[in-house]
Amino acid sequence: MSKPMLTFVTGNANKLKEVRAILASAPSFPFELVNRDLDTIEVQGTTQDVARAKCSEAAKIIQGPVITEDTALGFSALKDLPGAYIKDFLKALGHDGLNSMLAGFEDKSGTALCTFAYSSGPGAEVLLFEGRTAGSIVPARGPSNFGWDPIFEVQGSGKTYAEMSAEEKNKLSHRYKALALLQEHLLGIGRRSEAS
Ligand SMILES: O=c1[nH]c(=O)c2ncn([C@@H]3O[C@H](COP(=O)(O)OP(=O)(O)OP(=O)(O)O)[C@@H](O)[C@H]3O)c2[nH]1
Ligand SMILES: [Mg+2]
Repeated sequence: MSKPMLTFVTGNANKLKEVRAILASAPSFPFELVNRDLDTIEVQGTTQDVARAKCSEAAKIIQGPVITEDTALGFSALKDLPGAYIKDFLKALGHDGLNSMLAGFEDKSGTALCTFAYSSGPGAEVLLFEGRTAGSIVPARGPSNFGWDPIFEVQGSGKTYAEMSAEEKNKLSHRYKALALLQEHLLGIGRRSEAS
């Protein structure tokens, strides 16, 4: 029997690549993942508010089951800001500017937070799955292929995300941890629909 379709609504090619790579080495995923790049509204608010609003809008547009993903980078010295607004901060300030924001603080620690949101269809409750990885903000090291990867040194590893291979990052990243929780939930749905 063919697997039901699940649409991952994202315009970020790097996110999609990592999600596909993580799923490829996971226990059999009960959905066929397809991608749509939709320009959804990103509201202001907590990371959870942002994730819920984006996913419920995506489900309305797709008219079916969807997942969306939001990534935040919080600086401890700034009470977890820029958080959900990291995309605009990165675009405006670049890696050096993000480092400069912490120049007046001894504490350079931060947290990468990934929030996957799942909706089974328009109007359905949105479920959230969060993954966090602790680290610190450092002057850029490693290739600049993906966002703020070069300035986020993972706690205890001595490496920035950018200095890690894809396999290394995908075993400990914020995205990996959130996706593991989402997968557990979706595998449960898959088992229940097989049993009925
Ligand atoms: O170095 C990084 N390592 C990562 O693992 C990572 N994940 C996301 N990002 C960046 O953080 C912002 C999130 O914004 P964001 O969640 O709204 O994403 P987006 O707008 O690019 O895509 P989407 O909303 O269509 O899914 C964007 O600038 C992303 O490029 C990352 N940077
Ligand atoms: Mg976005």
